Amino acid sequence: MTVSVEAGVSAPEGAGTPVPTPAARTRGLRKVYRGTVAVDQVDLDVPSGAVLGMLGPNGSGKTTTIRMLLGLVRPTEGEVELLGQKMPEGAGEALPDVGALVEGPGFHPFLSGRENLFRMAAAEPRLASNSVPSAVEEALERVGLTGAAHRRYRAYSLGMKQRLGLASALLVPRRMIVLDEPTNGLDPAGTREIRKIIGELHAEGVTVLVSSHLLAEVEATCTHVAVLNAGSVVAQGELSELLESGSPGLLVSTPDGDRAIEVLRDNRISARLTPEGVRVDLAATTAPEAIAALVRGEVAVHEASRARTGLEDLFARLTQGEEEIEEER
Ligand SMILES: Nc1ncnc2c1ncn2[C@@H]1O[C@H](COP(=O)(O)OP(=O)(O)OP(=O)(O)O)[C@@H](O)[C@H]1O
Repeated sequence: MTVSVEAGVSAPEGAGTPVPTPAARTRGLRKVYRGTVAVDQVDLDVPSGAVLGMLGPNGSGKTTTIRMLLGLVRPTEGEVELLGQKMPEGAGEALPDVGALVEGPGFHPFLSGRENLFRMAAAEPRLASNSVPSAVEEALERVGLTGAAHRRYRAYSLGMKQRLGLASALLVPRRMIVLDEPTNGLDPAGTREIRKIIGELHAEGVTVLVSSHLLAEVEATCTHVAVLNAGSVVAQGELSELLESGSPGLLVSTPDGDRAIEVLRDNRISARLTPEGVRVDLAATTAPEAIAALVRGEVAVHEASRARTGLEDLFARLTQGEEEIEEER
């Protein structure tokens, strides 16, 4: 299943409205690793100024796509444009404007967090040498690492390593920030801080591309979403529009959810158990029909209400395997 919603930051409608150039775009992107198709036919659009959440199950190709966007991996086929530059050829032009937190950022294990940042800052082409100390301290402060900045990188927890990676991405003002699973290893307070930093970057007009498996995180922070499954983009566009594109549903509260699912399936009505109750898919039936089937099947219905299509729901529909869909029929 593929859902697509016109990608692009909201702009007033009308003749002559310029279409903003995307901060990043890929066309027909494909990566094959010794027989494993990691990414296949990916056409991704990251609108300028958007916070785009890249969602997908493990192994769906998020990291590989990000690595190709940054010119770290050469595509088997397809095209990549980053800030208007063809990648990887235009890396020298584009990358100084892009801060990235990706796996293995190349920190030295025996240097402290602060010393590592000094090394990174010295290699920043857009940072004058007399501005390095203040840039390092500001970045440490922003990610809440000032207190641990003197400790060796080797002794850092996963969460502290993530913070240091983020600090290196924030050393200089950027046009775009790319974060691969930034909340990986962070505690709830750290996760909230990342959310706050993403919000601040968005307010400053910076484009943010963030990969995550945390749906609630994406729903709270992103303006746009791209859902990957098995190496392909199965949905992308504005978050609000994608959520509206979901099929209508009915949420039924009952003490016997399993029995309700059984009865509905016997009546060829698609439904599944959620923490909130039984979610009935109303794409091919109506609410009165579903409720009547439950009552006929002697299932106690305590309450029935219109189900809000959350990102979790959309994600489940887009990424569940064909076999599961078959089973549901
Ligand atoms: N260097 C590599 N060599 C061989 N196969 C690879 C390599 N990198 C990725 N793959 C494979 O490509 C597929 C996509 O991996 P990728 O890491 O891009 O997915 P992901 O969505 O980022 O997953 P996760 O959420 O687990 O990080 C997987 O099947 C993975 O095993």
